[in-house]
Amino acid sequence: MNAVTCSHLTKTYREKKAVNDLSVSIEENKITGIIGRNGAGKTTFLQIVAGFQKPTSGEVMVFGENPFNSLNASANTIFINDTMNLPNSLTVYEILESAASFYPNWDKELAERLFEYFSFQRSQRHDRLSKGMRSTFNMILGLSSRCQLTIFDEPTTGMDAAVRSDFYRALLKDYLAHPRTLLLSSHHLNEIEELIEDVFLIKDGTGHLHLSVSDLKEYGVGIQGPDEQVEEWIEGIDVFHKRDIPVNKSYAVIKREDLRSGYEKAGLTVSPVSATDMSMYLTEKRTGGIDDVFNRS
Ligand SMILES: Nc1ncnc2c1ncn2[C@@H]1O[C@H](COP(=O)(O)OP(=O)(O)OP(=O)(O)O)[C@@H](O)[C@H]1O
Repeated sequence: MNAVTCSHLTKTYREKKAVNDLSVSIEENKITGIIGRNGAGKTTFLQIVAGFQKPTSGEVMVFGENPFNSLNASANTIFINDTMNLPNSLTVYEILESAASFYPNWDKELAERLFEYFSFQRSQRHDRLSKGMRSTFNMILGLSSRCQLTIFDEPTTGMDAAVRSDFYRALLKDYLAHPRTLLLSSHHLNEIEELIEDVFLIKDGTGHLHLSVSDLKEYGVGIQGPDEQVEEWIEGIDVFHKRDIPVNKSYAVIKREDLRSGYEKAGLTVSPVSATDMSMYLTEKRTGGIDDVFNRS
């Protein structure tokens, strides 16, 4: 069954289409990575799914229901990001206590253990926490709520490497014990690649590709060789990335299915492209990346 179904979702802010005709179906009880560059529309998309924003047009269904202004959806969905508005007048412990009364599946024991493990003090105020501590606290809320739909929007902002690694480990352990639908957004796939099953790539507000991590690993190949041979070889096919390499050579990334036989004879070598690199190339605005700035021809 699908946890989330969106069809032709568009969200316009003045003339800017933050989400643009996006359609996707996300299976329940899976961890899906939402990957896109800065400004791609990840947060806007996730806010619509969480019921915080109303789309300008299109339809969104979460567990068969429109999440906007739905009490049932908000009790079964948690949206975690670093701009969460939590009451300043409450201490972190009081926030946990009020979350316990709101979320039906709240795990008090897990919340308290994580609270202690990450050395929070009951009297600390949320708005006085450092950036990394705030993300860590928000993560405790996200995990302990055990919501059917748990959304982490760039959850590791400000966390140091050790806390990040603890977070991902805690997330995986808790998910395995209590499977639920987890959406995890990030700019980079490498951080979450080991954790997620599916990837949804967003580019310019639009769903670009939705596939399993294992399929993404097989999606592209890199071909490398003398400039002229590479140019000849890629003519007429989709090129996701291309760069010059010394001396007078080029590297291009194409779809694996577009690779024709006979490349060795043409003096080309072929190499795999990691899922992380492939996701980066697929969400890049230009095939040459930053090199385009320096290529003035
Ligand atoms: N409230 C708003 N008013 C006007 N424009 C907005 C608003 N929220 C988002 N946008 C614009 O919509 C686009 C998508 O923004 P969004 O925050 O959804 O992207 P994102 O993929 O989450 O970006 P990042 O990775 O940088 O956080 C951006 O161009 C942004 O400037």
